Amino acid sequence: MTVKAFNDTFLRACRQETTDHVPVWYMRQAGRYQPEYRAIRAKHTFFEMNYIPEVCAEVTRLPVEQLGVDAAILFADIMTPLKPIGVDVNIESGIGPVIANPVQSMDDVNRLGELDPDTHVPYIMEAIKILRQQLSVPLIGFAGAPFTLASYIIEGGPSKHYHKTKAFMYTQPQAWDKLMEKLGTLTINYLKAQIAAGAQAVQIFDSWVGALNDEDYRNYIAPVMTRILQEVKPTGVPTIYFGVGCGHLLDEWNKLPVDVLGLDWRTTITTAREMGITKTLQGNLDPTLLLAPWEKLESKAKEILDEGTKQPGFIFNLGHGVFPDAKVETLQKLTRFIHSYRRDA
Ligand SMILES: Cc1c2[nH]c(c1CCC(=O)O)Cc1[nH]c(c(CCC(=O)O)c1C)Cc1[nH]c(c(CCC(=O)O)c1C)Cc1[nH]c(c(C)c1CCC(=O)O)C2
Repeated sequence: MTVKAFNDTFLRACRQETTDHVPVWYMRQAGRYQPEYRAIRAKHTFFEMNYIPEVCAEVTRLPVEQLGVDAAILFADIMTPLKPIGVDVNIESGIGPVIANPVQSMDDVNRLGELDPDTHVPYIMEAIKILRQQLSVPLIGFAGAPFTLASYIIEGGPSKHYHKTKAFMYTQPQAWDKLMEKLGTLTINYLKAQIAAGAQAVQIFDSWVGALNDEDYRNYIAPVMTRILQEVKPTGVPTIYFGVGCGHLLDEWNKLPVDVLGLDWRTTITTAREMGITKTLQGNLDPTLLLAPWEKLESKAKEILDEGTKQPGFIFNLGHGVFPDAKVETLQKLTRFIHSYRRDA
């Protein structure tokens, strides 16, 4: 077996160093759009795929080998570390996480346990160690952010307006603070354990925090996010923070001790730069464009590349996860296009 040279382009971009091509990976790059994924998933529940480290590693590697992307992201879910602390969660196909015992009161918050990653999720650490032996691209570990995790455990599942979550935040502020403190500690312990096991970057998914305005973000969320990021910083591993529809929060995000901000398609890279964001940016192709004619997809991808490469520190990604009806061939072609892109002088 020949050993491939390690491709550190993604890590260089996180650190705002120059790169010889634009690095790319895709959120939800392992998933149902892949026939191989569907075949494995047919034999296991979602969490079984997590519990068996060899399966978890195989599914993580699949898009790296199939698409040729510049980073792998650990195959797990943001809900994975919540199961062992007493959240009765299942991943239902086509729906997402569904929780049988939603949190409604301070008593419910007090009942949530503490995560001890090495005893509660040893299979995740094992999968990371296996992957580090096998991969020739960096491995991204990840966690859900406290607001986004809270939105699932309070609503009991996916939600449109997060009104139970926000009502909890406004009407039970002490219970909310306690919940943020507990989920913050869980996120810190979980990320540090993934880094100790070998994760080379970490992404914190705050997918649904865009439901808050900037004032509420500042008061209710910025303190716990700052605490998490400050705790992870001494590891030296790059941190990425991502949310959907968060353009109005970018000023707040820019103050966080984070290395990379992940944007969706509603905010252009140019707008973010004009707002004074100097951190590395990651994004931001609308995943729906994967279903559009190639010419349309290509011209939008080129526009994003032109904007992103005006300064070092850009990682190509989608603005949200790959949908199950995307085609493997489209993602392969897009990846080749991004890798062959060279900025006009
Ligand atoms: C909000 C959120 C969740 N999970 C995640 C987020 C944050 C990112 C985002 O906003 O999309 C994060 C996540 N979920 C999954 C990954 C794996 C790594 C990767 O990106 O390839 C990651 C990083 C696998 C998964 N997580 C899930 C799947 C599909 C599960 C299946 O096979 O049935 C996968 C591959 C399930 C899940 N889990 C969740 C949702 C909304 C869904 C999708 C519902 C659906 O489309 O069926 C919660």
